[in-house]
Amino acid sequence: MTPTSTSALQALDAAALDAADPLARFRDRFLEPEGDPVVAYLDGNSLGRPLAATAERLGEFTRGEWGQRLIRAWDERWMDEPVRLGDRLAEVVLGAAHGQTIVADSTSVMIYKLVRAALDAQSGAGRDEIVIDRENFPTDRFLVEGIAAERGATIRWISPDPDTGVRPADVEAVVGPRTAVVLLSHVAYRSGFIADAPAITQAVHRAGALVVWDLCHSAGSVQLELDAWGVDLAVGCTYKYLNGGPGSPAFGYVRRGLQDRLRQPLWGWMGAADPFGMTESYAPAAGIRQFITGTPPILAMQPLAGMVELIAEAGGMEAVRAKSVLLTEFAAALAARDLAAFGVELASPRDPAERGSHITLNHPRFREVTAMLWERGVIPDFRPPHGLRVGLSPLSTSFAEVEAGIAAIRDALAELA
Ligand SMILES: Cc1ncc(COP(=O)(O)O)c(C=O)c1O
Ligand SMILES: Nc1c(O)cccc1C(=O)C[C@H](N)C(=O)O
Repeated sequence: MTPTSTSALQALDAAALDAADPLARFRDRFLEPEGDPVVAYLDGNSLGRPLAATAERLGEFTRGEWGQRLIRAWDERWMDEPVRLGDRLAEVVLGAAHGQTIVADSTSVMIYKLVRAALDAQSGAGRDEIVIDRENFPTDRFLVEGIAAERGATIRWISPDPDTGVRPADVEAVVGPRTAVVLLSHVAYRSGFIADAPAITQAVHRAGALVVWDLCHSAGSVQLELDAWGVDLAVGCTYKYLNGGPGSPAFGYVRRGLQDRLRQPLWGWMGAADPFGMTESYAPAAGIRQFITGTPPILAMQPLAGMVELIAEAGGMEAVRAKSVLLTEFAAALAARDLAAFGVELASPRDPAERGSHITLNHPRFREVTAMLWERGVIPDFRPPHGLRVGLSPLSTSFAEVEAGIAAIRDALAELA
């Protein structure tokens, strides 16, 4: 934090924070809604805003690679795209070397593939337990329930403090000789808590198990060092802080040393050794490609490809994270000043080092408040029972927007009081 930003933060001065923000110029790269004005977009942690270049890029792709090259583009470029884009994402965002990341499927499908692959690889060693926490995102919990039912595995539940999240000691308390795999979110979708991924990964490894990290709320918001942390497997979505667009494909990371040991359960032709050999039965491709199943969504990868380059241009994840910390600090400080009198409580860690790029505020009337705010062009989201999430996307959110958003929450609460 520069001295100017520190004093602007202390003074809660949005204009000064924006003026001192080295990333402010990137806001113009995002499409501004026309007609129906958006006063404050505070939901980039659910769906990131589109880059203006995305509209151009999709048009060019349609007219060029797709329109001109037609089916030939598969041989010329598209077959390699899931790995090529995965490698670039790994470089700029994930802290991972090449050859370990693909872009494919939805997050849910990728979680299924990786968790089941990890469980199956461990079952010969008498390991039949999957560890997950009760605060994890529903799709993660549901998938684990399904996999456990399908494979006859047992679920060991962690019950963390909902306002923070899973700590290394929580994991150490449940892992043991029967643990096959542990599935956790790195940044918790509700509280925004950042789990200590290096320490937890080590704890899981000491127990002889594998870890799968869900990076949906981390990718593009916090610094990641998957290789250095010794992570086994990871998945994440690309439509939040990576601005890939609604339903853009997920990414999956499989540590190189595990790639030959694991066999994912959805055997499709695009993950086979010889897709166009039309072979009689399945033999997996070498390396990370075997984790692909069907035809990769090339069109839907285009916005993500542009956003990864924008992050690189902005100075990488260190610069993005520095702004994210300032944004959440500012939002939390404004909430303490302006909303506490209405009984609003922070349901996220107070320490920015333990927090991703959103904060959750609790109040019994936040369901109604969120509906009022959406009408007024202020867009956070609501997560039951009474959490209002303020998601701050470092490259597209200004401090003035945060200020306008918190003021609108205050006004709505005052009207309801
Ligand atoms: C932690 C987490 N995992 C998974 C998902 C979503 O998975 P999918 O893209 O398959 O809907 C989300 C958000 O929707 C999420 O926050
Ligand atoms: N994936 C979403 C969707 O398809 C519709 C609405 C919201 C979402 C989300 O991303 C929710 C988000 N993962 C969450 O943390 O709640």
